[in-house]
Amino acid sequence: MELFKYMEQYDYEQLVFCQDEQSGLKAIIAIHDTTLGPALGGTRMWTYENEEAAIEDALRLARGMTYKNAAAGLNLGGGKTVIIGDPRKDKNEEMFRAFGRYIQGLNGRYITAEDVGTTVEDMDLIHEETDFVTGISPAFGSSGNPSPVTAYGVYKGMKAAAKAAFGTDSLEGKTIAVQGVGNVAYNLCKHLHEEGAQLIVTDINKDSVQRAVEDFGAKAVDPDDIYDQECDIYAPCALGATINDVTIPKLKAKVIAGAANNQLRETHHGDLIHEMGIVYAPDYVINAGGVINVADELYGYNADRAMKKVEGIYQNIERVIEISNRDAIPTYKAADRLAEERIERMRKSRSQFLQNGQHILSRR
Ligand SMILES: NC(=O)c1ccc[n+]([C@@H]2O[C@H](COP(=O)([O-])OP(=O)(O)OC[C@H]3O[C@@H](n4cnc5c(N)ncnc54)[C@H](O)[C@@H]3O)[C@@H](O)[C@H]2O)c1
Ligand SMILES: CC(C)C[C@H](N)C(=O)O
Repeated sequence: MELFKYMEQYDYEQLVFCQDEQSGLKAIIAIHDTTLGPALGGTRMWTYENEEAAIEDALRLARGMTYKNAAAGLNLGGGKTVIIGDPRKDKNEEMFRAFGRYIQGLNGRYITAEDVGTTVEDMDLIHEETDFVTGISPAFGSSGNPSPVTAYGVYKGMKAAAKAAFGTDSLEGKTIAVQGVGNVAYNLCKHLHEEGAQLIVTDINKDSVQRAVEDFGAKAVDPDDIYDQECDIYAPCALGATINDVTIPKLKAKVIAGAANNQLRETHHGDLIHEMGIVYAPDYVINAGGVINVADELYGYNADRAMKKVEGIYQNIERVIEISNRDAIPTYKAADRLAEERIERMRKSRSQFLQNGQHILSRR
C-alpha cells in the first residue's frame, strides 16, 4: 500500500504508530477528519495476517467513524485504533497504560473507547494515563460498556428497515440470521427474541453460539453457512467486508441490518444489493448507538439524554431510505451524502477566532 497516496485519496489527517517493546504494544491510531470536533473512535485488538492488513483496517475504520459521527449529528470527527495481538493471550496492564500515554500525547485530538477485543477493564487501564478515553467504569461517572446500547440502536434501525421492506416494523415471526454473537449481537438477539423473532446464529466461538442457543432457542449453523439461510433479515455482527462477490449471490434476505463496521467490501457491492431490491441499513448509521452513548460523556453523562438520541436511529434509517427512494440511489450513497453534506457545511461556515482552553495570560 502506498500510504501517503491512500491518505491523500481519502483525505486522512494523521497516522500514528505506537511501539513499546516491554509490553509488546504495537498500535496504529488513525485520525481521519476533525472538522466536526476531536476524533472519537474505539480501539480494536485483533490478530492481523500482517502489518499492512492492520494499517488498512485502522484507516478504513477511522474513516467510517467520521461518517458515523457526522450522520449521528455528533460534534466529533473520526478516528480509530488497532492493537496488533490476540485479545485472549497478549493483553497486559503495561500495554494499555503505554497506549494511554500515546493517546495523552495527542492532547485530545483523539478520544478512544471499546471495539472488538477490548473491554471496560482495558479502558480503565488507559484511563490511568489519560482522560481522553470513554466507556470506562460507571464508578468514574462514565457510561460503561457501549455494546448493549449499540445493540438497542441496531434493533431500532432494523425495525425501520423492516418497515420499508415488509410494510410493518414488527419483527414478530421474522427469521433473522445473525453472524457473530459477541457483545453487541448477544444483546441484539435478546431484543429480537423478546419480540418473537426466530433466530439463526453463527460464530467462530462455540461457547458464544451455545449461549445463544440456550438463552434464545436460536438455531446454530456453521460460519460459512450463514449467508444462504432462508431468512427475512441478515444481521452481520462480526467483522467487516462480509457483503462481497462471494456472499451476495447466496443471500436470500430482504433486509441487511447489523452491527458490524464496514460491511460492504467495496462500494459497488452496495450498488449490487440495491439492484437486487434488498433494503440495506447502512452500517455506520444503524450501529451508532455505542458512540452516541459514550459521546454523551463529553457533556457529563446522562443516560436518559443519550438513550433519547439512540432512539433516533429509527428515524435516521427512515431518512436514509427516503433519500434513497427519492433520488433512486443506494442507501449507502444516501447516508454518505448526509454525512458529507454536514461536514462540508461546517468546513465552509465562517471561522472566528475563539480561545479554547487555558490561555497563558489567564494564568497570571
Ligand atoms: N461494541 C460496540 O459498541 C460496537 C459499536 C459499533 C460497531 N461495532 C461493531 O460491531 C461488530 C461486533 O462488535 P462486538 O463489540 O460485539 O465484538 P465482539 O468481539 O464481542 O463480537 C464479535 C463476534 O464475532 C465473532 N466472529 C469473528 N469472525 C467471525 C466469523 N468469520 N464468523 C462468525 N463469527 C465471527 C467473534 O468470535 C465474536 O464473538 C464489530 O464489527 C464492531 O466493530 C461494535
Ligand atoms: C466509540 C465506540 C463505542 C466505537 C464503536 N466500537 C464503534 O465502532 O462505533
